[in-house]
Amino acid sequence: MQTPVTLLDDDSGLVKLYPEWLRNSEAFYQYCRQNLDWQSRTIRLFGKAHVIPRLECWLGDPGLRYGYSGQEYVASGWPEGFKSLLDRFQSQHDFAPNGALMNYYRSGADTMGWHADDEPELGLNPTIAILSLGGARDFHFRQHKDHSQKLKLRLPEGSLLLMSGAVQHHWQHALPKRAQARPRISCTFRRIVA
Ligand SMILES: O=C(O)CCC(=O)C(=O)O
Ligand SMILES: [Fe+2]
Repeated sequence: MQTPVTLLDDDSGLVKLYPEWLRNSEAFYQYCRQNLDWQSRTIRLFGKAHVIPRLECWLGDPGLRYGYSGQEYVASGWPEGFKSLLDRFQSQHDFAPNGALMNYYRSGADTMGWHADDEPELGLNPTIAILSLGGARDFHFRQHKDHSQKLKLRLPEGSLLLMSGAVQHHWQHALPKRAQARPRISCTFRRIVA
C-alpha cells in the first residue's frame, strides 16, 4: 500500500491523504454517475426551503438509515461495484463502513458548506473515508474555536482522504464553490453505530 501524506496528526485529530488510492478511477466515476439513484434534496432553514447545491445518494447495508438535516435515507444494499472497495477498507485500513453518503457536484457552482460530521449515530470519534472521483476540487478545514486556523488541500481523482480521531470535534470542513470545475463525485464511507 502506498504511504499517505499526513496533513494532521495531533490531539485535534488525524487527517491522511492517499493521493492515488484507486486506479482507473475514471471508470468508477462513470459507473457511479450512471448507475446510482441521484437525488436533489430540499432542506428547510429558518422556515425557508432550499434546494441543496449538489445531488446525493445514500448507499449501505440493507435497511441502514441515515438522518441528515431533518430527512432520512434508507439504504437498499451495496451496488456490485462497491464490494471490492469495502474489502480494501477492511484489509488495508481496518475500517468497516456500513454506509456511504455519495455527493455529486455537477459543476464548480455545486458545493458543501462548513460542517463537521458529528452526528450522534456516527459515534464518538468516527472514521470517515472520502474517495474522490472525476474532477479535482479544493477541500478546506477550519478550527471550530479559531476560524483563522485553516488547512487547505486539493482532492485529486482517485484519492482517499481519511479523517479520524477527534477531528470532527475540533475542525469543520467544506468544499468551496469554484468558477471552473469538472464534475466530481465523492463517496464518503462511514460507520453508523447506533
Ligand atoms: O465531497 C466531499 O469531499 C466532502 C463531503 C462531505 O464532507 C460529507 O459528505 O460530509
Ligand atoms: Fe463532511
